[in-house]
Amino acid sequence: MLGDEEPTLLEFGDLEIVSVSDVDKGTNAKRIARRERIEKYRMCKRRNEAYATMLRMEGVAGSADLFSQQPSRTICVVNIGYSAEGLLTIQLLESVFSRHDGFERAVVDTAKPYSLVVFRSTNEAKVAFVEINDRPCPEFKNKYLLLEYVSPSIFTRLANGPMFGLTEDIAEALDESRGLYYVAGFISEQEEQAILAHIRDDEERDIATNGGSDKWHQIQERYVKHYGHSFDYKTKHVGEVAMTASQQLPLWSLAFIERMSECIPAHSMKPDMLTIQRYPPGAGISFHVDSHTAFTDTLSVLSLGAPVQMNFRRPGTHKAALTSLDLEPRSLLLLTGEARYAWEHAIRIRRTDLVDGTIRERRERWSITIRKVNETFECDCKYPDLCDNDAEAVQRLRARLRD
Ligand SMILES: O=C(O)CCC(=O)C(=O)O
Ligand SMILES: [Fe+2]
Repeated sequence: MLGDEEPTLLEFGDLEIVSVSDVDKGTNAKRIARRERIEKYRMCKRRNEAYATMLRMEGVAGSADLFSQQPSRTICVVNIGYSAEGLLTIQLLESVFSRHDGFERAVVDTAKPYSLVVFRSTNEAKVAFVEINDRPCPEFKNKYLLLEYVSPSIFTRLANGPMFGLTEDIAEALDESRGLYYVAGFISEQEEQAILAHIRDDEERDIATNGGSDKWHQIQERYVKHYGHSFDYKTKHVGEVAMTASQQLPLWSLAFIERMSECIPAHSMKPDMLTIQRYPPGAGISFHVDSHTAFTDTLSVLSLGAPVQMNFRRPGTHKAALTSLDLEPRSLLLLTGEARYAWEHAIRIRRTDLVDGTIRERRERWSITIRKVNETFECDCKYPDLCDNDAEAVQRLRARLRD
């Protein structure tokens, strides 16, 4: 049989003699090579995503519409934007690029995932470009910075977007006439401390009874606990768990809920859901509208701990019509009508906020959101852009409600 044939000497000579440790090395080498391949694949994916995001945001079809093959003194950092380190981004970019002669300035847009850097001359820009492009950058946690040259005219266009220059221009005011109410100092410092102590006690008790994981959920980087009703983060709707005695609103919340309903009588409500969220520094909540069909008109947010900036935008207008509101500790925010139904709100995931021209580092913050569940799961608002009344998932929930 063929397999039984003695190998010829020549064939023996071709075989590698391997020891056991070489075998180990072999498998290790394979493992390392595999890891490297996966890492390369991930990098490639991230790179493509960074380019795709920028092209989409600028509304152009291909990179040739934005980037120039010809070196120029203006450079775009495709994958570094404001959100990662907040306003520190500008200082970090400065420290990366200012090592090179001719660096003039870095420009960061609060609403964009890329930034711009300007050099005195094209030759000086070229030196920095070659040194920095596509290499791990310690200032940005060893992320590979992706650089592209942009022509002066494209630079002017990008740098004159409504959000460049680090001013959060209030393109459209969101105020009481549009249903946003903001009450500074809604509770006193003592009340704030008492509520925080209650929250900590609740958390400790939850952890002591069953590790707390059924009550406290980590969503992005923040920690969330619901009272009254559960919330389904897949459907972005109230969960199916019915209100039970143990799920009633906490006793410590009743006094300020009462005060809340007296505060702006036109928007008083009898809430049946309370959500505590703990935001470690840098954590946030993505742009969203609280489901129209899940909750009634008025949403209230009590802020505790450190201040944070909340951003608002309307669908389709987020480049220009972004407005922000500083949520101070102990303040109450009420979103009703247009502000509740037609605008999205978010707390950007970043480590700093720009407030009155100064950089403020984020610290730990808590919020208590108070809502009333909409018993019919129906919404007949006049703001269809963000309305989920006709969403399939909501129709299914409504059908289940009727059964
Ligand atoms: O934590 C906040 O301040 C806002 C929370 C929020 O928007 C939400 O839970 O829907
Ligand atoms: Fe919300």
